[in-house]
Amino acid sequence: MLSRDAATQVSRVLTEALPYIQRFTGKTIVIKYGGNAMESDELKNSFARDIVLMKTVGINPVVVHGGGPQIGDLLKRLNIESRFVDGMRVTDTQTMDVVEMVLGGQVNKDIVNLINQHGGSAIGLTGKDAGLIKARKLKVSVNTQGLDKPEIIDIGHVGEVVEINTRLINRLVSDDYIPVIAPIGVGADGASYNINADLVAGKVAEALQAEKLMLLTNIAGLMDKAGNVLTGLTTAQVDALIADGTIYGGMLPKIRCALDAVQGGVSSAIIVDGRVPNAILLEIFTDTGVGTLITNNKGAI
Ligand SMILES: Nc1ncnc2c1ncn2[C@@H]1O[C@H](COP(=O)(O)OP(=O)(O)O)[C@@H](O)[C@H]1O
Ligand SMILES: CC(=O)N[C@@H](CCC(=O)OP(=O)(O)O)C(=O)O
Repeated sequence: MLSRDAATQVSRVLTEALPYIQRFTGKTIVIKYGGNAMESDELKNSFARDIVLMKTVGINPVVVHGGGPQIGDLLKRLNIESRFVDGMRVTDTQTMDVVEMVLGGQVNKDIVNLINQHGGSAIGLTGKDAGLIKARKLKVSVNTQGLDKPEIIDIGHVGEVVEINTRLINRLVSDDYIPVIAPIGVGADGASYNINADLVAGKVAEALQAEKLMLLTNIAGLMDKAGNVLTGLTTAQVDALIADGTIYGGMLPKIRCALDAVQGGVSSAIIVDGRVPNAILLEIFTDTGVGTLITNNKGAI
């Protein structure tokens, strides 16, 4: 039997959760599950349980996953070098094959299996399934020293999202499935594109007009140079942090997609520390939100 203290604590947590359950029931929440947040079996199980719990109380989770470190591991074993520009992997044909194998095969099926083991009904998809993620080649411009205007560089089979097939996602969701999406896009000619998972999650959230976009990563949130977690930033403040180098690497696509999503109609985006067990539940169902919250001017929670 629970002690009186423990019982008080449990009832406080459940009571605190009620308004959030009422608020989010029937709403869509897109969760980006970063490869860096898949640190241990314990965390992966906690993630899967949180997703199933969300679905059980009537919220519609749509998962978009990454797998950067997992792609890196296989490339290393195959002695294929990898480099990044603006947080995006330069992807030649050989690398594209590995990306498609790791994301569409290993990581996607691992997550689907975990969710299903915890009692959910997850379905794994890549952007090729029913043309879920239509894409085109991404043009990247960089500022090179000595040149007076930005230079367009070729980073291979890296794509940007043209269109998301929301009909397929909505159909799966209304049939109570949990879509688990790998960030591989398909071109008009059938070509595969490697797309940063944050960017796909942002576009999926926008296309579905989701209530929330959650970006699970391996850091407490967006930080300033002194390591303080920043929240409630405006676009101009974010631009300044990019210009002075405070935001770099993998945080660049993350913050850009979060801003784009809220400007495109998603009520709020949040960068969450996926290393905290039950990070998703804590973020959705308690008053103590964690991480960096990005909202539009209309204001959200
Ligand atoms: N200002 C910043 N605040 C926090 N993290 C930052 C910042 N700038 C760069 N980063 C880096 O971005 C990383 C998160 O991006 P990434 O490694 O791509 O994660 P994920 O695989 O979860 O998408 C952090 O671990 C950190 O190294
Ligand atoms: C173009 C590009 O960079 N694609 C990413 C796709 C995976 C990803 O985004 O994984 P995380 O979310 O775990 O970083 C890559 O190749 O690593």
